[in-house]
Amino acid sequence: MREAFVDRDILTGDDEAGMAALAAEVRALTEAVVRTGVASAEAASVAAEVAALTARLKATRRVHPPYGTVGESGMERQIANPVTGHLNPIAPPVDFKVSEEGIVRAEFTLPTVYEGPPTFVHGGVSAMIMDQVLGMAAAATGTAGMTATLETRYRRPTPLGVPLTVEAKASRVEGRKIYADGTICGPDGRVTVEASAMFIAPQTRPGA
Ligand SMILES: CCCCCCCCCCCC(=O)SCCNC(=O)CCNC(=O)[C@H](O)C(C)(C)COP(=O)(O)OP(=O)(O)OC[C@H]1O[C@@H](n2cnc3c(N)ncnc32)[C@H](O)[C@@H]1OP(=O)(O)O
Repeated sequence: MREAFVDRDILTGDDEAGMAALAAEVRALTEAVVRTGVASAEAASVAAEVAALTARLKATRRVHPPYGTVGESGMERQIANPVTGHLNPIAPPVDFKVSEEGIVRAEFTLPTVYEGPPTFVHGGVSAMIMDQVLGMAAAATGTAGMTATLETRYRRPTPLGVPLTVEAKASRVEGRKIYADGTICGPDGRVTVEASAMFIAPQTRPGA
């Protein structure tokens, strides 16, 4: 387990940009798959081409997804993270900024691939984005942790295909516990999702 945290290839420059471009194309492919109206014979033909592409990528495999170079936080960036990772086709991706006051914020738009109720964002996707933003708000206190609790309150349906805003801030730190609160707002500024989470920092090991 510990191995997985440290044993990472680091991508830089053109290598990272090339992989991000690949992920962007696969993201576009995923959206095209859920919306295509092609006939089944054409779908089967495309599936065969995609299988051939998958085989090309699997020709060389890393043990774990790579990280990016050290960012503003001084930590290696998780470029394959499912929320923020530009290398991960399932990530929207959401580009968060952290203010000096520790407010983590992003504007983003979710396409159809994240649909839950018709024309609205799946609640689990909203929860995943909240987990990430709240975790980053906790980390902005100087202590990152694992999510221990995550409460989401769905106030209104969150629309797909329009600009959304997500924001979070840590409210307090009690020993190893860091508490944070946040919201997702629609384009009209009204809150669609509220969330609160508690993160627990890893226990400091003697001699670590
Ligand atoms: C820019 C860089 C960005 C970096 C920012 C990155 C952001 C990433 C955000 C995504 C984060 C995730 O999704 S993390 C993945 C989802 N989360 C997980 O898988 C966590 C799984 N759970 C665990 O690994 C563990 O249970 C922990 C680490 C949460 C806690 O284990 P532990 O460290 O052994 O805790 P332990 O000593 O027993 O307890 C310490 C205190 O916490 C309490 N406690 C322990 N667990 C819980 C709990 N689930 N809910 C409530 N309270 C709890 C105990 O009662 C105790 O209270 P007292 O007696 O002291 O009062």
